[in-house]
Amino acid sequence: MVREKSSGRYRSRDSIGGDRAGRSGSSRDSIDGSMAALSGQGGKLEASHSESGKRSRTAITAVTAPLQKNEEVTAEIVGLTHDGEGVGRVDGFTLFIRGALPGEKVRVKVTKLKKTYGYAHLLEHVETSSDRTSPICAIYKECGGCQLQHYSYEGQLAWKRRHVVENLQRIGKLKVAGEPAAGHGAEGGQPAGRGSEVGQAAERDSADGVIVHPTIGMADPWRYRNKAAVPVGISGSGTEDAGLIAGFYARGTHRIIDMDDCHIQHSRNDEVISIVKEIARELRIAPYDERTRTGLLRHVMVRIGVVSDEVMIVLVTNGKRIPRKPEWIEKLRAAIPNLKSIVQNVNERDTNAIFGDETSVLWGSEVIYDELDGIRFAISARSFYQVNPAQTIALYRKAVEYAELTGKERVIDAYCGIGTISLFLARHAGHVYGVEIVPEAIEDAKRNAALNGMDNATFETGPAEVVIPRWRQEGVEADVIVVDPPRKGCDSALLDTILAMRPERVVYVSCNPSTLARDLRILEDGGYRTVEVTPVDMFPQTVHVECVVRICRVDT
Ligand SMILES: C[S@@+](CC[C@H](N)C(=O)[O-])C[C@H]1O[C@@H](n2cnc3c(N)ncnc32)[C@H](O)[C@@H]1O
Repeated sequence: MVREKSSGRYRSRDSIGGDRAGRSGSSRDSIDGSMAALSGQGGKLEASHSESGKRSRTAITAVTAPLQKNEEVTAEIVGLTHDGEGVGRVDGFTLFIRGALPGEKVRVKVTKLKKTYGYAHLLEHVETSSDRTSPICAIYKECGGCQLQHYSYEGQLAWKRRHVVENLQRIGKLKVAGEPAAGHGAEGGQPAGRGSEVGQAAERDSADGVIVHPTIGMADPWRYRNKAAVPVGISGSGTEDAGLIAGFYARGTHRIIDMDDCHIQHSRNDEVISIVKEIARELRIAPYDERTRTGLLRHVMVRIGVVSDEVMIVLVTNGKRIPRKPEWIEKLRAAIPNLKSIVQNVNERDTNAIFGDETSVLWGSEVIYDELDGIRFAISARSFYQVNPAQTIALYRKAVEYAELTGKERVIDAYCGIGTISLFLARHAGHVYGVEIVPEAIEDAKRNAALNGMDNATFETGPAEVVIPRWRQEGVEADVIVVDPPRKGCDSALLDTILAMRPERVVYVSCNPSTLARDLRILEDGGYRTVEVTPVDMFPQTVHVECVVRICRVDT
């Protein structure tokens, strides 16, 4: 039986410091999406965002856990956290429950209690969501790679939109068209249209505000990744059956589980990884052992050009010297059709980062080529290139649409990588200026402009927050600025520069709705209006949410 909510038990403070969006009050990289869900419970319990993404103690008052550790209770699931855990309510208290879906009622065992929330293990379903599906992957529960295979694809797309809406409302303090205000009827991430009458009533009252479109999904949301990076390790360490394995880290650990078939990987990547493993075993290449920091092969990265079918292999090694190198190269070349490039990256550090600083070509070309929407791209080992090419085209086309180009505009593409968005824009703009911090990526970008005969794009290496202010001093003006930053969002100096340069439009491509919302608040306060947002599902079966935003100067 679900416990009755006891409304007198919790008290919330009106002003939650960290809940302010803005440069100082909100988190940089990881504003915890679970808290966005948490704070949606009708004002009973409010958690705040802090720099570290941890729950702020000062923001919560007089809350006592009504549960005991190991207690078995029934929870109603009202949403999903940013990392895919169900947000459960028991007596108004919040429990995070892996594997539970919005709309479900589940029997759980409490595993961990904090003052204002806890964690529980799902025992059984009392009521099951119609969006629940059977994961197609046999190792789904063990692997940390996908988090939403148990959610119907339609449900995933609706949740991703909902996640964007909640971040815009709570962190960006933005009004969203057709959505009830934060904390009223949008409780805890329930997908729109699947919930409350309160929500429907509020919808009628809020026709203005930012338009958040439905998430653009894939017709077939599997086998989409063009890049795989697998950790290599040792099985049965210290025993007779010790051998090289490669696959994935078991969820939340650094224990490597051997795997050859991943349902979100392009099948070519799986094939190539299996061949690399087989040859490494045959040649007795020592796998890296994280505990002793011995052994050679740490990671294998494979990237394919989905249009070109070209393959690049990157061997990440603990040390420069590779035994039996010529033999290794020959065997790889013989076994892998269309292999164009074998690269070595040396990483001798005791770090979780995959790559070290030293990269060299062992055989073949330093790039592979691929094509997006008729534009050819050279891609080197260390350059960023979106992993889902079909959806990338949808994302970039939307970015071009939001830039509203007539052929005359000067456009800045900050965080431009290998110039992908830049060249999509250059087809419709007067001139595009791209800036990117990774030198190899800028080399690729220059090569790519030439490759496609585009002479209206120029590129520079450096931090966007340093280079663009300098461009401004040198007299470069922009009608449109496009930003596509990493998860931590835009540097505040860059946002200041955008506000000073006053482009007519800003197009924001984001892979993190929380930092997006924070940055949008800054742009709004500086005289810009967030007009519309389109989430694009670049990462089906996972909790990652990408979107593109049209932002206009208020006085235009
Ligand atoms: C999300 S990727 C986008 C790349 C490109 N727009 C694309 O779609 O392929 C972000 C890029 O920003 C680059 N980057 C990170 N910090 C940067 C900074 N401070 N200034 C310029 N580029 C940066 C990364 O190297 C990466 O290429």
